[in-house]
This record gives sequence, structure tokens and C-alpha cells, in this order.
Amino acid sequence: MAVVEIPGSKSITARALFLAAAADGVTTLVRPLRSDDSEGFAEGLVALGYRVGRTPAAWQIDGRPQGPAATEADVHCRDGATTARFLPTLAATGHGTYRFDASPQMRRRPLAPLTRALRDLGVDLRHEETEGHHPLTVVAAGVKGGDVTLDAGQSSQYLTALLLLGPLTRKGLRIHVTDLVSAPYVEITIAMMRAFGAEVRKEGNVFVVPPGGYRATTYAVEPDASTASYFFAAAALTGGEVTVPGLGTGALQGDLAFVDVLRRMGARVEIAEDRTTVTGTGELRGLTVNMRDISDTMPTLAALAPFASGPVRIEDVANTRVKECDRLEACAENLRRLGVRVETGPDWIEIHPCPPGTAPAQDMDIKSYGDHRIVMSFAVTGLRTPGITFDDPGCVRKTFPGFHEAFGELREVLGPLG
Ligand SMILES: O=C(O)C1=C[C@@H](OP(=O)(O)O)[C@@H](O)[C@H](O)C1
Ligand SMILES: C=C(OP(=O)(O)O)C(=O)O
Repeated sequence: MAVVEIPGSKSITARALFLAAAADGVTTLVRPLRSDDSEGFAEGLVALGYRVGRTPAAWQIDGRPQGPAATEADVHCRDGATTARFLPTLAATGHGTYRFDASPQMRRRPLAPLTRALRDLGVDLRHEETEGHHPLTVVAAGVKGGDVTLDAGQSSQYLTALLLLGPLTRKGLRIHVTDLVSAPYVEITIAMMRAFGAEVRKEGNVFVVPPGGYRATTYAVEPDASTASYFFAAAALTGGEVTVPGLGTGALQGDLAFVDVLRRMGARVEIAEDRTTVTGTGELRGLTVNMRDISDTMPTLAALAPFASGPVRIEDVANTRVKECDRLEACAENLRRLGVRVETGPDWIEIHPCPPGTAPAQDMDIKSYGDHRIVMSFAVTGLRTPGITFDDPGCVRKTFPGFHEAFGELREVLGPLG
């Protein structure tokens, strides 16, 4: 049996940093995620003139309800979509000229529905090269608020950014949402806004956010449920047992529902108040599953799928094509490289049973496309597939710099495999 301490949630750390920066007072963030995404977010805040004190155990942020202290800033958002979408939105609440850029990978990812909505709210936002992409400049003069329409069918992060903005506007916001993916992330946003003293009401498809700002608090970050998926999948695959403390019945993150998928496949799952345990039973059935709500765990399931006794079909995951890479094709290509039969459609992938390495494989070097989740997912495949290597193992730094060490330790505890 293995007890695995998983680092803090990326999504919760990003939201907490935004909320703390906008709050009235000093916020202490306990067990924040230390990774490229969250460090990038914190450094973005520093570039905007916020004071962020970082020790290994906690981060302290001096809130500024009036917006950034800097009147000019050049912010690099790295690979982080939460950084690239939330920080320009926060900057709009201030008074100054703020330029944002991102890595080549993040520059390719869209944000047009959000920038259109911000413009509709009167924000002066200019794209430098391509409409709806970084780099961009916000010439900020505060946000009045009012009604706005948003299509969040490509990313829920557009809606999260506007919800977080709501209490910082003069009149509040009424956000009319025409479509929404990754809905559980919006629930995280709303729960955390409440923890920082703000209110959100849902009236049908309209999210109503009154003005009033945020109150500073002490906030403990839960472990990252998407990161935990690799460790739970390892238990299901190997017949071992993995317990993750800190993720239980009260967890905010929708991605914990990945364990329900493992349960449907045959694993034993116990979700207690403060921990979740997955035990492999030797049985791993195929299934058809809709992963619209939990699509960050699509690659985890795809990488596990060839070991199932029947086909695994994952549906409604079109938006995984606009993540760090086109994840549907990246999963398919890597599985085919290992000799597995795979089909994809616009928003689905179907994987047929065939333990990787049993068919004559042409290439055991997994192509990561700079995507942390491709590497972490295929590390699960590697538990039962001798010889797997990665072209860019270090890209796990985005959310879990210590992943390979932690996964190696688990491998030791699970014992000889294969
Ligand atoms: O709001 C968030 O923290 C996130 C929302 C999801 O993105 P989409 O809404 O773009 O699917 C998820 O994939 C991402 O890793 C984190
Ligand atoms: C899609 C992801 O990240 P983001 O959109 O926050 O860059 C992810 O972590 O899987």
C-alpha cells in the first residue's frame, strides 16, 4: 500500500493568487503549488506591482483592491493558460498600460471569447499580432461592469476570469453564458470567491456577480486531483493500492471523479472525508465515457486503456485539442507508436485492447509535444511496458517538477511488475 502526498492544485493556487491580489488585506496561502505555472502566476503578479512573499510552506500576498501598483508592466505568462487568461483580466481593474506575452505554446492557444467580452465591457485591449491571441496590451482604467455575453464552449477559463472580475467592477456583472465546458472548474471558482467574501448567483444561464470586492483570508490549497489521477491509475493497472490524503468527499476539484471511471473499469474505490484510496483488482474493463467535465484526465485514461479487456471510447473532449498540444492526436500517435490500434474523431478517441509492447512496436520514445500530461500519462503505460522513454521528460515542470521522482518511488512500493 502506498500513501502519496500530491502537490497543491494548480487551479486552486491560480485562483487564490488572483483573489488574494484583489482582496482588502494580507492573504496567507498554505501549501500552494510550487511549479512553473504557479511560479509564473506569482511572478506575473510581482511584475504588476503586487507584493508576494514566498516561503516553502506558505505564500503571503498583499492585496490591492484598487488594482496593480505598477502603471506599466511587461508580464510573461509562460505556458500557463490560467495566467494568460486571468492576469490580463485582473490588470483591467487598474490604471496603467500592461503588456502580456506567453510561450510559443501558449501564444497558439485561444482567448478570443474572453478578450471580446472584456472589450464589450469597455476594456481597451489590443492584440499585437493575431486577434484573440497573445501578445496583447491592456490599457486599463477600471471596469464599469454590466451585462455581457460569453461563449465558454472552448474553455471554462474565460468564464472563471469574468466571474473573478465581477466583484471588482463598479456595477457588478451579469454574464450570459451560451455554452460551457469543464463546468466543475466554474464551481471551484464560485466556492473560492465565497471563501474570499464575494457572492455569485446563477439565474438559468446567467451568472450574477454583485460588486463589493474580496476580503483577505488564510487559504489552504488542496492537493491537485488531476495530478493524483496518474497515481490512482497506477494502482488500478498494477493491482496495488494508492491512498491520496487531502482529497476526500469535500474536495473542490471535479477531476477527483476520475476515480469513478476507474471504479467502472473494475477498481475498488473508497472516498473518505479526508482521503481517497484506489485498489486494483486485476480487472480492467473497457467502457464508453463522457469526459467533458474532467478532460484533463483524458490522457490518463487513454494511456491506461490498452490494458483494458475491451475497447475504451472517450467522448465529448473536443477542447483537449486546444490544450498544451492537440491531446487527442498526441495520445493517438503515441499509442500507435507502441503498436496499439486507435481511432479518433472531432471530439472522441477509441482505443482497442493490446498491451503496449506486445505488438511489434516501432518506437518506444514517447513524443511529449511539450505537454506535461502526455508525459505523466505515458509514465502509467510505462509501468507495464518496458523500454518506454520520453523525448522531453522535463516538461512535467508545468504542474509537478518532482513527478518522476515521486512516480519512481511509487513504482518501488508497488513492486516488480509486468
Ligand atoms: O480553470 C482552470 O483552472 C482549468 C480549467 C480547465 O480548462 P478548460 O476550461 O479550458 O477546459 C482545465 O483543463 C485546466 O487545466 C485548468
Ligand atoms: C490544460 C491544462 O492547463 P492550462 O489550460 O491551465 O494551461 C492542464 O494543466 O492540463
